[in-house]
Amino acid sequence: MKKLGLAADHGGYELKEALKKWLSATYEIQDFGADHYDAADDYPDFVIPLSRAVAAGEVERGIAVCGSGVGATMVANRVPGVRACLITETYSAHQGVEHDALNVLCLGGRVTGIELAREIVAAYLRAEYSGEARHERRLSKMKSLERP
Ligand SMILES: O=C(CO)[C@H](O)[C@H](O)[C@H](O)COP(=O)(O)O
Repeated sequence: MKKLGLAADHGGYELKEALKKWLSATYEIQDFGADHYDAADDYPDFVIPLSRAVAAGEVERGIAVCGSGVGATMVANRVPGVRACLITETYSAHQGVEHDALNVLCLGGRVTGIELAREIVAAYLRAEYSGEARHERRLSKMKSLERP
């Protein structure tokens, strides 16, 4: 079973809570907050700890939710070892893992409803990185940009 990390600011809090309730039946979840709705909170305060945990291997994959998913994606990708993307449909949710080793799925809580979010998350979690040579080659070029 995969250990998953979740994080959200106020813009993603409701969707994170709904996903947590749904995913808890199947996965071990580490919730990096927010632990309550606070309209003045800031997504980096939750997404950075989640991203560091993914990069350190403390959780296998992450799901980060803010209002649009844009800020969460930007901040997660600042952490070396994280490959985050804002996802709004199911094809990219699995292809992102299979080809690009996506490890932090970002969602917009003000954009994507719970039913579509569940389908996206299911596609993301079912997928595995293929490790095929062309993807390894591309990933190594991506990783060459990372500073420790
Ligand atoms: O969508 C977001 C970033 O891309 C986050 O949810 C932000 O915090 C968003 O800007 C929140 O907006 P608010 O007007 O402060 O609620």
